[in-house]
Amino acid sequence: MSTVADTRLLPGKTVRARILSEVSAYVNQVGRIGKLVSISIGNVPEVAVYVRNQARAASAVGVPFDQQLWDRSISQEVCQSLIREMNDDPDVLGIILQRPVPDHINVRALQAAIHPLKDVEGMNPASIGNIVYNDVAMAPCTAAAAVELIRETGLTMAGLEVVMVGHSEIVGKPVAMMLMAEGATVTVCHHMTRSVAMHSRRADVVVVAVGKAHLIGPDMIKPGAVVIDIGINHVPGPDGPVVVGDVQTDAVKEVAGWITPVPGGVGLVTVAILLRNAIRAHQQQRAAGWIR
Ligand SMILES: NC(=O)C1=CN([C@@H]2O[C@H](COP(=O)(O)OP(=O)(O)OC[C@H]3O[C@@H](n4cnc5c(N)ncnc54)[C@H](OP(=O)(O)O)[C@@H]3O)[C@@H](O)[C@H]2O)C=CC1
Ligand SMILES: Nc1nc(=O)c2c([nH]1)NC[C@@H]1CN(c3ccc(C(=O)N[C@@H](CCC(=O)O)C(=O)O)cc3)C=[N+]21
Repeated sequence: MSTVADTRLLPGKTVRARILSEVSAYVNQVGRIGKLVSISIGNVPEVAVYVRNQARAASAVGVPFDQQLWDRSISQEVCQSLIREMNDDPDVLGIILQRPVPDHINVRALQAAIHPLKDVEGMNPASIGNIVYNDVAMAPCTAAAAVELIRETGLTMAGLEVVMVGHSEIVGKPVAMMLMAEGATVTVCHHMTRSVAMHSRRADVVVVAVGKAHLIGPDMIKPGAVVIDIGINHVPGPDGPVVVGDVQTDAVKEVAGWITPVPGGVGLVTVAILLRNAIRAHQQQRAAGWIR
């Protein structure tokens, strides 16, 4: 592996550090700030990694973090009433509902129960709807992280040809909307797209959020393009399972101009964006007269 190729890695660490230092300065300036509540329903190992990193980052910037793990047999009604109590609790700054939730829970109804001013992930239908109006202040964290990493390349967003592979409500769709708001030309591919390669080969930027290891190879990328790999997949490695993205990173790195590594890329920035959203929630609550 040459050092020249490594400079093509877009470092999540740098972007994360920049965002967290802004958050930290804000928290220091306001002094006292409410807590960020993370709700996990049932134990999911992938979520546990995310929550651990959230707790670490929150502690580093001085945001109190309350990690709640609800029993997987909890009822929809109880979840909703617990969320309503948090909406009314002045000590709660924001609420994030970790996905996935057990099958008997209606995730959309729970997301709708989170008050928009405490919805730090922007997944309440009212918040996510604002993205259509180009109001992206409280966007889903992973989508915002992908946009932030594209910005890090210094490329001009206006007119950029972007291919988004995957169209989930939490990643693919918001990424597409946010990039359209920046003036990019966005093509969205999904499992029924006849040839993802036909689209991705013409793109200046390819963003991938599918959840299939090795899906994107070097033959699918235009030389010099930006590749943002959001996927998280556990695959067998020589010393046990390892985490890889959806992109064949080593091979694609030889073709791409920039690529985000997994781990060390989008995930790190996602956590920082959550905290940035938390301080935005604080600003909005202040503007609404909820807090002084
Ligand atoms: N780093 C981070 O912060 C985060 C990472 N992730 C990771 O990102 C990945 C995607 O997550 P998420 O969006 O929630 O997943 P979903 O499973 O909700 O969505 C996957 C998307 O990929 C599409 N898809 C499936 N197969 C193909 C294919 N062969 N070609 C093109 N598109 C395809 C699906 O299309 P269709 O619906 O039409 O089947 C769907 O839109 C996962 O690996 C997840 O772990 C997720 C959230 C945060
Ligand atoms: N409502 C909801 N929103 C999410 O955004 C959401 C979710 N639920 N459920 C789980 C997935 C997964 N996810 C991750 C975010 C960051 C890292 C992360 O910090 N990754 C680091 C460290 C990895 C490690 O420590 O092993 C990295 O990629 O370098 C991982 C995973 C967000 N998700």
